[in-house]
Amino acid sequence: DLEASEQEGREYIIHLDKMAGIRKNKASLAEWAYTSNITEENEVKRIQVQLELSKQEKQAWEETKMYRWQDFQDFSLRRMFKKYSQLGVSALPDEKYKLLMQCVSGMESNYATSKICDYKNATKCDLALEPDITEIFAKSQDPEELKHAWLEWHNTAGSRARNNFTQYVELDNEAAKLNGFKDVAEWWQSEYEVPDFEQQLAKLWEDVKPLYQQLHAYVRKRLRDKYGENIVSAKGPIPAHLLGNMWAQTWNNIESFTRPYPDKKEIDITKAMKDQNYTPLKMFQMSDEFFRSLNLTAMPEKFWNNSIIEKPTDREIVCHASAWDFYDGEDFRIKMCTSVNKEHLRVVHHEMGHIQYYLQYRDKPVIFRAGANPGFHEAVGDTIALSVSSPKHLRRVGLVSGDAEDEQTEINQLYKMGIDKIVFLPFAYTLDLFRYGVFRGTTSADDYNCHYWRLRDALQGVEPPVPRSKDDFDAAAKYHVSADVEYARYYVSFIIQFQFHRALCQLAGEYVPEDLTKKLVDCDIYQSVNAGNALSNMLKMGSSKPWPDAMEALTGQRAMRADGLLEYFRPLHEWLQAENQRTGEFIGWEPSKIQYC
Ligand SMILES: C=C(C[SeH])C(=O)N1CCC[C@H]1C(=O)O
Ligand SMILES: [Zn+2]
Repeated sequence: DLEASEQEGREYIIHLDKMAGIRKNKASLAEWAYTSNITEENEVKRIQVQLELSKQEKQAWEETKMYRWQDFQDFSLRRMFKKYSQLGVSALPDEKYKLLMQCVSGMESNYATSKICDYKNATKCDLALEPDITEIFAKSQDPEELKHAWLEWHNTAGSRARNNFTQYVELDNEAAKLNGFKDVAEWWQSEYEVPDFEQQLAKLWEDVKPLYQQLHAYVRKRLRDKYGENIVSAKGPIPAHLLGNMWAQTWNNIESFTRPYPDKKEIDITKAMKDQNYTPLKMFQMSDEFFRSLNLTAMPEKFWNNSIIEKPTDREIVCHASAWDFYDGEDFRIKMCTSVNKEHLRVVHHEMGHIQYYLQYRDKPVIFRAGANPGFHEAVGDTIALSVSSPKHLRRVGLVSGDAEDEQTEINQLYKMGIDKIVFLPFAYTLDLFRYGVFRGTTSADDYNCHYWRLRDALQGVEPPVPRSKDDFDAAAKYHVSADVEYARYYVSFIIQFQFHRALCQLAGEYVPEDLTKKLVDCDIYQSVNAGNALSNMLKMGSSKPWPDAMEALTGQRAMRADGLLEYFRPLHEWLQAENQRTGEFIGWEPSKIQYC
């Protein structure tokens, strides 16, 4: 009868979950071995292990299908069966599975090992993305040098991934269909468990776009003042290589010469970190201390022993920062080629947020050891970093000295946060709008580059520094495209982290609406056990409940909404509108005149 079979089902799934944990541990170890030492041998081993494990998954899946779990009474048991009923890429026949793994591995190692030649010394061709090219974008204000680095990187890391990418799209779409989806776009969106996910993304963009357009107009004016109107036009998109970042996804490196009140004391965190002999280890210890101050969990011994936090000199590794769960409840690691600067201080907190989430849900069944949705996992560390980057906290830890805030300093502070958080949204939105079109087949391989730039022109208001052709493939010059990592998670994160931050600040007594002595921009939840406990309760849920339940547990809201972000940046929005009015700057942009289709 139903009772017996539900009890049988429970015993079965508990055993299956234990086996799955062992499989995921093996897969993570093989993946780690390869990405922390990129060699042919380790690539072969990794694919061999993945293939072996996919066979075991397929076998287990055949048995799982036999249970009539849809009729079970227990919500969690039904949810576990539902998740285990989705096989994933292992649904592909062995040969195609292996081919897909080789395509992604090929793109990822091309990205990780790509080097370019120096602008001034054409015989020096060993510049890597981290730290060399990243440093050029952070420091150089020579448009020609920036154009050179941009072009060399896009031609090396992007174009060379094109064949692998085309085959990956075909094979991944086949896997999607074997899992009952129309294509990978539908598969990726199913992770968010809402029927109108794409419409929600569009609505959020409509809410934030006016603020972005004001910020875009202001920055374009400041860049035109600096570089002249032959390089930065009055009404067109902004050339992508002038924004301090290879992908123009964060503009924090141009803050020093574009901030609203330049005569206000410069808060140069990077300089302060260097002056105080910060090391990568100290950055991680600082972050660990912040989480502990909230009564959250300390990093375990294995974390400090097994993590790689500096770029090795004796081998090639995947430098793109990542946080790892080895699904055994004690082995958690970060791999990151850490530089001592303000941007990496934020990335360290971002990665430590992933580890804290792993620690908080480590007693859950393996299948529930994931974010409430992928955006939640990306938002934890950034939410903590919103407190860390407040002037109040930076003074607390001695990275900023002295004076209290005044109106102009506050605008400078909001501007610094805005060129990191607001400008990221159209970048993230376009990256997956582009890939949705690719997976749906509405963008053919011939049109890849044209559609990529048409979206970036229309939504982000940036253009390539030089003409592009259909033989280029600029999208793959971004890690996540070469590494098959979905990106809407970051778009979601940059929205919901302000909902989390606002709720935590209220719980910490740091933010009281309408109380000018308790402003959101000054909030620092450091040492607030009250806030930490609420965060911990949400994180412990993992993916055991639909994400609106997790969102409600922490914020009282059941939807992702832009109101947290818009409230945080309201004073900046008002300032930008007045400033753009004063200078008469054109708001928005006309289509690019650069030939990219
Ligand atoms: C730091 C990570 C690893 Se999950 C990352 O990829 N991030 C963090 C924010 C945006 C995105 C990026 O670098 O493109
Ligand atoms: Zn992340």
